[in-house]
Amino acid sequence: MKTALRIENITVAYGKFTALDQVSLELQERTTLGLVGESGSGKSTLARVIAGLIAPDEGRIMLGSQVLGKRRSREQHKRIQMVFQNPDSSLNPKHTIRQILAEALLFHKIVDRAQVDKRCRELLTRVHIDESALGRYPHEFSGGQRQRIAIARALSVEPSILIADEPTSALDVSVQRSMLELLNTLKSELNLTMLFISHDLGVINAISDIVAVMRQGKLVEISPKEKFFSHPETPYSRELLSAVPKMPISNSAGGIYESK
Ligand SMILES: Nc1ncnc2c1ncn2[C@@H]1O[C@H](COP(=O)(O)OP(=O)(O)OP(=O)(O)O)[C@@H](O)[C@H]1O
Repeated sequence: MKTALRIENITVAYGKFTALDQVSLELQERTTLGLVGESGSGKSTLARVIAGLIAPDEGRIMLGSQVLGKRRSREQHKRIQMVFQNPDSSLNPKHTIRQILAEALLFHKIVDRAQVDKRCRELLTRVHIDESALGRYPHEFSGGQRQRIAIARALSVEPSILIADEPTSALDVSVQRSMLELLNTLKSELNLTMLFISHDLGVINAISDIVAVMRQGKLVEISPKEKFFSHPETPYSRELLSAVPKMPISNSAGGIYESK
């Protein structure tokens, strides 16, 4: 397996507070890494550093064989896209869905102007939104539909890495489930590498291949999902797991077994 992204000794401080403390991590191509940890442990900060929204104080990030500098090229920005808990943060309320998708497609020169409409329709189909949505505005859709549109926008520029920061937390359980199914399908169809952040271990179980645990700005465990749920390495991971009811763990073959 090839390494899609490597982060080395990343440190981020907000004033005197160290939010990330020498964090190192590798994302392998076409795998989903689930990032868990209590509120304030630094998960979103890590996601934002990887997406290039915050510059680290120390450490470096490698995308394949390229080191990502403080100022990323358009191409480097394009390759790492992010979806947020609140889809509205990436959907301009004054723009139609067509405008939202077209802007990204044209800015990153993904298609010619003549092909924009066709590509917009394809993107909506991918996320199971009817193409009649193109002429409508974000507020005309439900939260789950808006999140699908935000995912379409992120995917429009053909990233190799998708970072999802609590993308299902604001959704009803049934909508949450279909969103996870969609992300899993997109991951295999588009060969995506994903970093998926959630405080919900059921969600992490449904989506991840690897689980990484953060605590107080440090990574304290990185394990294959089955190992994390059956034989967690650290007392802190055991504590996180003991806080949730026993859950069936889906394995890569589609079978399930119980967490200990
Ligand atoms: N812009 C900021 N200025 C100052 N402190 C910040 C800023 N952003 C985050 N923090 C602090 O850094 C720490 C890590 O925050 P972060 O949002 O990365 O954690 P998290 O694990 O994603 O938490 P949550 O699950 O609640 O979203 C927290 O203590 C937070 O209060």
